[in-house]
Amino acid sequence: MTPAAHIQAAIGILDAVIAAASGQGAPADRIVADWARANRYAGSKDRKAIRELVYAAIRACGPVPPSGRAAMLRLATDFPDMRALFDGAGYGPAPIGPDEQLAASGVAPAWLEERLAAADVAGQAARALLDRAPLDIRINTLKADPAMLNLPQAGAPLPVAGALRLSPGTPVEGWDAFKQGLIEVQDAGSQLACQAVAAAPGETVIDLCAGAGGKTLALAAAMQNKGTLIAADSDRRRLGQLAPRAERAGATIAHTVLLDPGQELDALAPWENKADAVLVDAPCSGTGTWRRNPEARWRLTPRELERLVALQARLLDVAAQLVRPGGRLVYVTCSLLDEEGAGQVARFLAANPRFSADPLDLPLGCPRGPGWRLQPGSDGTDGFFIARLSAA
Ligand SMILES: C[S@@+](CC[C@H](N)C(=O)[O-])C[C@H]1O[C@@H](n2cnc3c(N)ncnc32)[C@H](O)[C@@H]1O
Repeated sequence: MTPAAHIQAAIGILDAVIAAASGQGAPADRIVADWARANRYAGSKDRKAIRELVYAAIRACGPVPPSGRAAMLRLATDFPDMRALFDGAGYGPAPIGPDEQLAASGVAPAWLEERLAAADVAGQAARALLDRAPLDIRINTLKADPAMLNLPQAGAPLPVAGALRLSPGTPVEGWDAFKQGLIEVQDAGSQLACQAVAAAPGETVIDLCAGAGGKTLALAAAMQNKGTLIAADSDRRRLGQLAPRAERAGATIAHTVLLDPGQELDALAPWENKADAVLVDAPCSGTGTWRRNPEARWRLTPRELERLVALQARLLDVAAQLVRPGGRLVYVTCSLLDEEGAGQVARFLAANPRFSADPLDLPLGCPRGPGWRLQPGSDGTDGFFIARLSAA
C-alpha cells in the first residue's frame, strides 16, 4: 500500500470509530483489528502505519470530529507532507477542497475540558492525558524473587515496589516469564492503588469491583496467598477471566462472587462487618486512561457521568457495610474529575461519621482532598484517585 492509501484506509476506520463512539459501539482497537482481518492485502507494516494514523488523528481532535476525513485533515495541519498526499491519485484521499471542514483540536469535548479544569487539570497536565502510555509490569512475588528475575529486557525501575517500565509495544505476553506467571502487565498507578490497601497475610479482603482481577492478583500476592480474598463483580464475563489468570499467577486464595446490581449485599451477606479491607475500584469515566483509549472521551456524556457518580456513591455505601470496626475501605477511580474522586469521598465522609480518611504518602502523586491523585503528566502513570478510609 502507498502512504496515501494508508491515509484513505485510516479515514474509513475513523468513520467507523466516530459512529461507534456516538452509538456506544465497538472500541477503536477492535475496529482497527476487524479492518485488518477484512483487508488481508494489508501487510504488517501497512497495518502498523494505518493504526498509528488512526490513533494520531483520534488524539489530535478534542471534540467528536464530524467525519474521519475531517479528523485526518486536522492531523495533517501539523504535517505538510501528509497534506501533499491528498491529491486524488490511486487509492489515496481526494484533493482538499477550498472550504473543507477540519475537526476541532483540543484535549476533549468542551464540557469535559471544563470539568477537568475545575479539577485543576488544564494546559500541559490535560494534554498529557493523551500521551502514549508506557508498558508497566508487576513482578509477581508469589512466583518470582525480584532479585533473581531475568527478563529479555531489564526494564526501568520505578519508585513503586515491584514495578518495572518497558517501552510501549514490548511483546511481554510472548515472554516465558509472562507465560509462567512471574510477571503481570499492570500500570504503576494501578499497582500503587493495590499497595494503598495494605493487604496483609491472614486478612479478609474484598475486591468489590474486581473485573477480570488485575488488582485481585496483586492483593493475593500482598497476602502471600494466606487469608480470604473475595473477588466480586456484577459482570459475569469479566469475572470469568479471573480463574485462568489466577492459575497462571499461582494466586490460590481468590474466590469469585457474582453480584446482582442493586442487590450486591445479598451475595456478600457472610462478610457484613467482617472485612479487614474492602477495595472499591469503582466504575468511572476513565479520564485517567485516555492514553490507552483516547476515543473514550468521545463516548462520555454528562448524563453517563452522572450515572457513574451515583453508582460510585452506592458502591461506597455497600462497601461501608462490609468493613469491620477498625478495618479500612479503599476507594479508587481511574478518573481525574473531582466528582468521581475527592468530591465523592468528601460526600461519603460527611454522611458516614464512622469513617475517617487516612493520610496517604505514596511514592508518586500528591494529596487531593481526602485522598491522593496520580496524573500521567507529573507521575507518568495512568490518572488515579485513591483514598483510604478507616472505620471506627
Ligand atoms: C474499574 S473496573 C474494575 C477493574 C478491576 N478492578 C481491575 O483491576 O482490572 C470497574 C468494575 O466495576 C464493575 N461493576 C459495575 N457495577 C457494579 C456493581 N453494581 N457491583 C459490583 N461491580 C460493579 C464493572 O463490571 C467493572 O468490572
